[in-house]
Amino acid sequence: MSGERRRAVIALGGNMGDRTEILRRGMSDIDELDGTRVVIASSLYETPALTMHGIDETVRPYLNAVVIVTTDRNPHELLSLLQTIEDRHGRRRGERWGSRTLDLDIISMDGIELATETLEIPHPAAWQRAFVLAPWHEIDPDAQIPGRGSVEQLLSVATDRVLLYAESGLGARGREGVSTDRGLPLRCPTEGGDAGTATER
Ligand SMILES: Nc1ncnc2c1ncn2[C@@H]1O[C@H](COP(=O)(O)OP(=O)(O)OP(=O)(O)O)[C@@H](O)[C@H]1O
Ligand SMILES: Nc1nc2c(c(=O)[nH]1)N=C(CO)CN2
Repeated sequence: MSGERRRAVIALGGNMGDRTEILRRGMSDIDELDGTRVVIASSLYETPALTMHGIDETVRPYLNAVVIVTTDRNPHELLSLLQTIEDRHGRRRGERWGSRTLDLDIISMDGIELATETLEIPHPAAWQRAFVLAPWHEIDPDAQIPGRGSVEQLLSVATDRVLLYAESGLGARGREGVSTDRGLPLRCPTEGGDAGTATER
C-alpha cells in the first residue's frame, strides 16, 4: 500500500562481520526499497559498544551512520521492509543491545509521533545517543526531535564517543547539498586495515 510521500530518518549500526561493507550495502538496499529513495547519507562513524551494562570497550565497536529517505510507505510498512534488509544481512534477534551485523532503526518520520507495541517514533532513545546524533547532524544540522529539542543541542551534551571513520561511498547523489570537507581526517575505509588518523569528539 502506498500513500503520501514522507521524509524519514533511518539509523544504521553494526559491529559484526565486514562492518563497512555491510553498512554501505545496507544503504543501497534501503535505496532500492519499493517507494523509497535515499536523499542523503552520512559518513560512517566508529562508536564504542553500548550494552545493557553501559559502554563496553571489550566489545567490538560499532560502525554507525544515518540516511534520510523519502518514502511513500507508512511507518509500519517501512519497519517491515527494513527488517527484511536486516535479515538479509544475517541479523539474529537475540539479546537486547547485543552484537549484530546490521540494525536499522526509524529515528523520525516527518512530524509523526506514535507508540505501538512494535514501533515507536521518534525512536525513544535516539535523543541521548551520540552514535545517532552525530551522523544525523552531519547531514541535517537543523534537525529537531519532537519533544526533545535540536539535534545540535542534544549532541553537545551526549557523552558517548564518536569517531569519523569513512565516507558512506554512496556516491555524489548521497552527498548532494552537503559539504564533504569538514576538516576531519578519515580513518582507513576498509576492514582489517590499520586505523589511520582519527578525529575524536
Ligand atoms: N523506531 C523504531 N525503529 C526500529 N524498531 C523499532 C522502533 N520502535 C520500536 N521498534 C521495535 O523494536 C524491536 C526490537 O528492535 P531491535 O532488536 O533492533 O532493538 P535494539 O536495537 O536491541 O534496541 P534499540 O531499539 O534500543 O536500538 C523491533 O522488532 C521493532 O518492532
Ligand atoms: N555504539 C553502538 N552501540 C549500540 C548500538 C549502536 O548502533 N552503536 N546499537 C545497539 C542496539 O540498537 C546497542 N548498542
